[in-house]
Amino acid sequence: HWGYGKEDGPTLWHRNYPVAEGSRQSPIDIIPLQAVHDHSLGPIILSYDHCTSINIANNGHSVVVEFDDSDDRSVIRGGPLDNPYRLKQFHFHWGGKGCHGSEHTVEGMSYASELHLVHWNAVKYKNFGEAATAPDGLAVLGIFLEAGDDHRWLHVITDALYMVKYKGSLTDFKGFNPKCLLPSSLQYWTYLGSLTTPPLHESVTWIILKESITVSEKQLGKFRMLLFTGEEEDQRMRMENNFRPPQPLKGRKVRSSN
Ligand SMILES: NS(=O)(=O)c1ccc(-n2ccn(-c3ccc(F)cc3F)c2=O)cc1
Ligand SMILES: [Zn+2]
Repeated sequence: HWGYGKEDGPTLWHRNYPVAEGSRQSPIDIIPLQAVHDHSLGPIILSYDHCTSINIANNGHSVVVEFDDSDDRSVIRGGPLDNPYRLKQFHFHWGGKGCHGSEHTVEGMSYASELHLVHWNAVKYKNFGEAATAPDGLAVLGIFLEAGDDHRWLHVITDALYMVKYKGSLTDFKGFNPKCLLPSSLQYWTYLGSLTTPPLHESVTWIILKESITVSEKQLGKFRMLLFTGEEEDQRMRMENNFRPPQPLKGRKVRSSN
């Protein structure tokens, strides 16, 4: 199976997932001065007020909060998107102690962590699985996390992590609205890319916010107490550095909102 170690990490994923060497892989290094200012790009609109979080889980690669996506109660629209996309889940990528862990980088600079809010095009596709393999099937909103002061609301998540320490663990997680994790500005970069872990489907319209949010080292440390390994495994492996490095741009254009 795939992972982030020497024996199963990102440089080896192409063996079982040849699309890893495709023409629209993610993440990428974003160079702001090379991004095209596209004045036709409107603002992104997040309608999360009636979102319904269901559970929080450790899937052996990250910690994931799942949402009820049976109707259009929580969607992202506008910006580069032609349809509203339904919120399905969000999860994080992070580094080890003191080193960085974002997936996208900005002029070679990486952040401490990166939050991904995963949405799917329920107008054109009948379920997430179908959307996940379509070129316009998914929209992922990426938010950089920078180390600094405590984040007022991230506590709600980090205080629940002890309940999903082991791979395969899951627990109720109701009433969480991710709009409390947004920075003040929704200015963004956008480009066409892929899932950043296997199956690496080239189905994602990426929307990366320019403004990061600030979280404390203490809060980041709680992510690192999660384990890649299950309760029954005797080799405990701390969940950290679960990020794929930037991939070749291969001629793609990154556009910038005004
Ligand atoms: N890091 S990210 O680019 O946001 C990212 C990376 C991988 C996934 N991912 C992994 C498996 N799946 C998945 C789950 C169910 C399904 F039917 C199809 C999938 F591709 C998925 O969406 C979802 C999001
Ligand atoms: Zn991700």
